Amino acid sequence: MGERLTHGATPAPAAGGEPGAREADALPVVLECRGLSIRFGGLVALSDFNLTLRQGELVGLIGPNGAGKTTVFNLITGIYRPTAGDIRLFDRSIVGLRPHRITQLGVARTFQNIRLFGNMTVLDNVRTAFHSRTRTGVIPAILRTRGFHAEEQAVTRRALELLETLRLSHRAEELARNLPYGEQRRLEIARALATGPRVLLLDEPAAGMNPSESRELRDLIEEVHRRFGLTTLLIEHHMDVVMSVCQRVVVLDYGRTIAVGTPDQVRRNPAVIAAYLGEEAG
Ligand SMILES: Nc1ncnc2c1ncn2[C@@H]1O[C@H](COP(=O)(O)OP(=O)(O)OP(=O)(O)O)[C@@H](O)[C@H]1O
Repeated sequence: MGERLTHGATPAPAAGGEPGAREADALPVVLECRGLSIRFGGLVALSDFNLTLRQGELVGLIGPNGAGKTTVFNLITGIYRPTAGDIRLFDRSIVGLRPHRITQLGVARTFQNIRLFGNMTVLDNVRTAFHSRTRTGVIPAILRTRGFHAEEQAVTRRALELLETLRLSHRAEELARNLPYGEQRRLEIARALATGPRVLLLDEPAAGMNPSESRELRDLIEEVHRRFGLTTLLIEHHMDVVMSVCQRVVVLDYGRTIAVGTPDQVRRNPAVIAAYLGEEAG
């Protein structure tokens, strides 16, 4: 962990309450997980998980290794189907929908293990992500109609704008696989944004970054969040990133929610400290 969790005098918020959410209570609910559970054979990877994300919130999802964080993302994006519970996007259940349909409905994610088209240029990586939502079908693409060309130009223009936001314009024509690691992570975020999401799920975007890269990424996450007004759920082991950008933090341990609160509340929570100390000891 980049920054230590320290003991403090403030009483811990109870798990299940959402104290940090109060200010945002009036905003519309975008995504809701209700009583979400999943088991793999005998292992309960996630148990009775509840989360309400309101419009424009930036919420952190933290916990020791194997706590169930990526499982939450895999459930929300339709890669896994829950054993119990419901996931609602704009109050409509998305359980059982295919991942590409969930993307079309406005949920985008990045992956812990970067997934790019390494042999494509940086620009083409973003352009292909745009195509997951553009209207042009196969026939106009083959016939190269006027509408097809106009749409291609619009996609290229918007892809270049996104690259500029993610500070990757200078790499547009390079192959994705030749980018330094930190820039590949930023390209993943550009690809996620190109799908036109309402909800952005970031899975350890600062993984493997040095302190100055992770500081830069933190600023970028804040900028993207502000500029696009996206409801964002952030999994991150770099505590300095989570604690400085998130309005609210949910803490998992062994698939259970052990704390929910403001960054300050969770960093002082004895159960959270114990979970992380246990991880270090183990
Ligand atoms: N498809 C699967 N089959 C079997 N077990 C799985 C599967 N996916 C996840 N698990 C298990 O579920 C638990 C939670 O995994 P998950 O990847 O969600 O943890 P995490 O909190 O994201 O961990 P990390 O910080 O190490 O990425 C782990 O014990 C993991 O081995």
